Amino acid sequence: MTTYRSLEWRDNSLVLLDQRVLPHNVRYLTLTRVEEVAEAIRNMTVRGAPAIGSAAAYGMALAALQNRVLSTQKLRHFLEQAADLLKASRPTAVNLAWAVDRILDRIKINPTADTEEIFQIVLREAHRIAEEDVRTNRQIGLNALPLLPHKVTFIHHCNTGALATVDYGTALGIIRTAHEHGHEVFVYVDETRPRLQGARLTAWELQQLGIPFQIIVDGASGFIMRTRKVDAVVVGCDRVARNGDTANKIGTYNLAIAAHAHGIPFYVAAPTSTIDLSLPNGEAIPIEERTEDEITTIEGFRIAPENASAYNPAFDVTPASYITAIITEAGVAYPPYDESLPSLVELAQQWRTTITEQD
Ligand SMILES: CSC[C@H]1O[C@H](OP(=O)(O)O)[C@H](O)[C@@H]1O
Repeated sequence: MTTYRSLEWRDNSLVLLDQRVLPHNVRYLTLTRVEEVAEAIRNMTVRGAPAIGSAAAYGMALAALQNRVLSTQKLRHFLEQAADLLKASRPTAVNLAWAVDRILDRIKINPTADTEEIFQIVLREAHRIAEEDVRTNRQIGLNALPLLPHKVTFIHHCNTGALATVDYGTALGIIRTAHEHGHEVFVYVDETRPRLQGARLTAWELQQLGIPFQIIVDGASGFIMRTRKVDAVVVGCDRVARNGDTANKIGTYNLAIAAHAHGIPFYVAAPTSTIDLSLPNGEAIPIEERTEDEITTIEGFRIAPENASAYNPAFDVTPASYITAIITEAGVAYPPYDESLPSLVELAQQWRTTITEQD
């Protein structure tokens, strides 16, 4: 496993690696209240679709712990409110709601549990979500291997490694798996404006993994596809609709268009927890808009003129027609995705149920 974890449950607290100050400072925050977890997700102390899902699940455990003194009925009501607070912290990544709803479902199927039992039920489910994520990510990496040439150069966008998940990573997990299985790997790392998850986080992870890379500005990817050999683009996701339309970090759509123009495979690494079959297409995926200062300043230094306005959508939606394959832990989906994705989601659900029954 990786030498660092994005989050960890320790001594009835949630310990988060503060991703806002990486790579130059490795700082951990210890949270004891659900309100702190919601704020840590909103301000991107912890970020990445699977990581915020797991953090929210542990936030529910803190909510149960901090309110065990209430009556059972009042605790159940508080947990419903805590769920709403966590879900409202960031709208795009479906993993957040998926994880919180799993916790709520567990509570509902135990109507006679007392407050201590409710806390134990919630904590056990939060641990299960975290453990599943690591197994899921490793399997995504293995499922991708047959798609890759031995000598493989990637372009990667944002951060999708251990920092964006509980461990191992999704798209970066594919890159890591190829490296660990002897492929000759090189990565062009999109810096990923404005929060620079690529330059700060992916570069840090690749250095620790010993995988060769170069950081590029987001606008360079088309030029590099035209002038250098790129074998595949691999990205993560925050929400995949039934037809395969995929929300991911802003700039992903541009990357997909450039890859399509150059005939380069464009792969999405997608835990099935990020697939939202309730959405027929990407039109209804909520796109988070963040503050202007993320664009107009860097590390607190203003780069734009005073009073200059900025528009800061944190995600975009790539139409399924630009996506070569969606690689999940249950297998690889190809178009038409509204036929291939549901069966993989069902397969993954059966696998999770099998694990739960083994508990
Ligand atoms: C493992 S996929 C992580 C996904 O989340 C990132 O967004 P953010 O850094 O704002 O949480 C980006 O979209 C990644 O692809």
